[in-house]
Amino acid sequence: MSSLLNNLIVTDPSGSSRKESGGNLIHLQQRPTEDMATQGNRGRLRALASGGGSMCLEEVVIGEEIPYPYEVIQESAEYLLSGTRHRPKIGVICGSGLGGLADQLDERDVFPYESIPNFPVSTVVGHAGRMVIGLLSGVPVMCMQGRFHAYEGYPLWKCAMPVRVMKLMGVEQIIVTNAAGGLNPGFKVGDIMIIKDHINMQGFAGDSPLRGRNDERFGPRFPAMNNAYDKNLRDMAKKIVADMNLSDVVQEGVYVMLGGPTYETVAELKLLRVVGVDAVGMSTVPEVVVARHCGMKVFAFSLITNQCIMQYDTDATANHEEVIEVADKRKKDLQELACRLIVKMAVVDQDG
Ligand SMILES: O=P(O)(O)O[C@@H]1C[C@H](O)[C@@H](CO)O1
Ligand code: HPA
Repeated sequence: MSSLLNNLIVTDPSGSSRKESGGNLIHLQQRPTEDMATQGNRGRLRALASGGGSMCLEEVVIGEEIPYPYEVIQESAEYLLSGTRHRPKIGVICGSGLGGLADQLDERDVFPYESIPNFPVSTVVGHAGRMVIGLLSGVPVMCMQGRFHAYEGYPLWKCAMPVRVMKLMGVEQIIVTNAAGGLNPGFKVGDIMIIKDHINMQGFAGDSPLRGRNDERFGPRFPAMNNAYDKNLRDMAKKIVADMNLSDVVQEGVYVMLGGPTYETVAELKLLRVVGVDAVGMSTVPEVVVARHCGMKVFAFSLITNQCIMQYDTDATANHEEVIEVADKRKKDLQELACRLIVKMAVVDQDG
């Protein structure tokens, strides 16, 4: 048995796993809570063939993972609150390559995701994987420097679980950012698209971060999703970009989230354009759905990091390196936009 354990992969119910080769140490990144275990999520070991004549054991999840109950989210929130004197009412989720905003915070407290009870971990390049809480121009904010995507193996509710943690910490308004491909032919690489609406593709297929038993302490069973993207915040942002002389690179449009991790085929893109999509990405929608469910005001934007490729006869391809590179070039403008918006959001919040 010990030779089997020499090459062991342990997978927690979220799918995050550690491979331990050459040792018998089993490291579960996150233990299933008792609640989850009693609801049929307990893992079992599965033998897998691997190269080099060795054997892998993988713990697999049996059945569907149950979303964390209120008390589990509360535990994460209390942990963060006990580790900082800041009491943010504004939260920010930083998209691919856009985490630099968090480094601008003063008097910041930094929590790697691994250290926060019940938190998933980031696995994508350009997502540092830390919660940063501090002051931006004197306003307390909490920034997710890295988010969770469905393609990493997380269920939608887990991708959006930090939004509920923010809610229980007192956050009332959230800024969600992402990198996206520009599908609208009028968009250029480097443009900033203020999101005015989204198409929830996963919802069409019967999946939702709100799927499962509803806890009214978070929000209603059937939340409305028109006006998901707050009109006042969008108007405020438009004034700010005009002041920054950025109006010519700012667009407004409809975002769609696909599951990824593949970029889209030409046929898929043509279909999406027909139904009114302006920008294509792999995130944001679950976070916005959960934020609206628990009554937060939402502002979101996409940085257009690449043009979607709509022709068959080209060698050009979308790639993550380009996404990170374009994000890096635009980061100063985006940080200033977010910073100015946060200051105005805080004033509006104070005035009620
Ligand atoms: O986290 P976001 O949505 O900004 O990241 C986008 C979507 C994929 O994760 C990645 C593809 O390049 O960038
Ligand atoms: N498609 C999907 N997600 C993306 C893209 C894209 O072209 N660019 C950045 N994220």
